[in-house]
Amino acid sequence: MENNNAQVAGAGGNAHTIDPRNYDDLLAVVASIKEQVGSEIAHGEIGIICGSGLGPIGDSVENPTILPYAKIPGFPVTHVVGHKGNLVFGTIRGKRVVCLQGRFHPYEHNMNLALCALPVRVLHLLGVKTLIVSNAAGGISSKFQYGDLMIIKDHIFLPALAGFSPLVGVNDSRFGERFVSVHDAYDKTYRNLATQIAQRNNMRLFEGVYVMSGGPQYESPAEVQLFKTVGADALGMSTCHEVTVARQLRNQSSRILTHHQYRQS
Ligand SMILES: O=P(O)(O)O[C@@H]1C[C@H](O)[C@@H](CO)O1
Ligand SMILES: Nc1nc2[nH]cnc2c(=O)[nH]1
Repeated sequence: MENNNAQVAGAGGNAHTIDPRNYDDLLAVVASIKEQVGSEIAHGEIGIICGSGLGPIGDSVENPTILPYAKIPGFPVTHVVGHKGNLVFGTIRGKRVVCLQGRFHPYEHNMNLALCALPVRVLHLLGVKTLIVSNAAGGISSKFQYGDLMIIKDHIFLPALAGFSPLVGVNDSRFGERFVSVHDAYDKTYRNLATQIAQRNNMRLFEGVYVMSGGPQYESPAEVQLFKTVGADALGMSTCHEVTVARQLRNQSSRILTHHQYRQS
């Protein structure tokens, strides 16, 4: 399997090696961010990961402070067109947000999923409690029309089912438990809120199941048929690794509730 460490040119061009599974290494990444933008600005309540074509969400942040990934020692770089590669700190409608303009896709980082999910752990250490993820995906539900929006209600995380989980390897328990439930990973309250807002604004919005493939090739017709048969609604190449890591972090503060929910289902 791939080396878990990230060798990245950091601020000032210094090569810097970090292990995305190591809590102390991520504390160092966070310390560098705070040093560069200031501790107060670096604090956020809501984290937003912008998918392909959704970078303009970051442009709508008010009073923005922008920190390019290239200036953060240990942060990976993004190569995907339309992913700018900036952390944007500021507010949206009075809420403190930290926006990632650019995410890391496993297919561009040798299937190193822990590295690709590193920003989620960084957001957690910056105080973020709510994570909004977005992506551009291929719709396969017969209900969908081109350009429709889908709220993810559950996922099929194909790489993880084949052993490529961001949680494989040494588990630093300061991030959470070894075994992580992903039941209820996509918050029902927020999903309902989004549906209500869409209805009020006459927008087409569906809930559905998202499949993450390893990519970068798109699916063959037979593969699309396979996923339709198992109940998938949309196909993409991202998101699930971030949600899984976020879920582990959330479990840190709700272990008993999570376990209880799991046993009930
Ligand atoms: O970051 P997202 O998931 O929006 O990127 C999309 C999905 C694939 O990674 C790539 C090809 O469609 O763009
Ligand atoms: N895996 C996958 N990702 C996509 N991103 C945009 N369209 C698609 C698609 O059809 N399949």
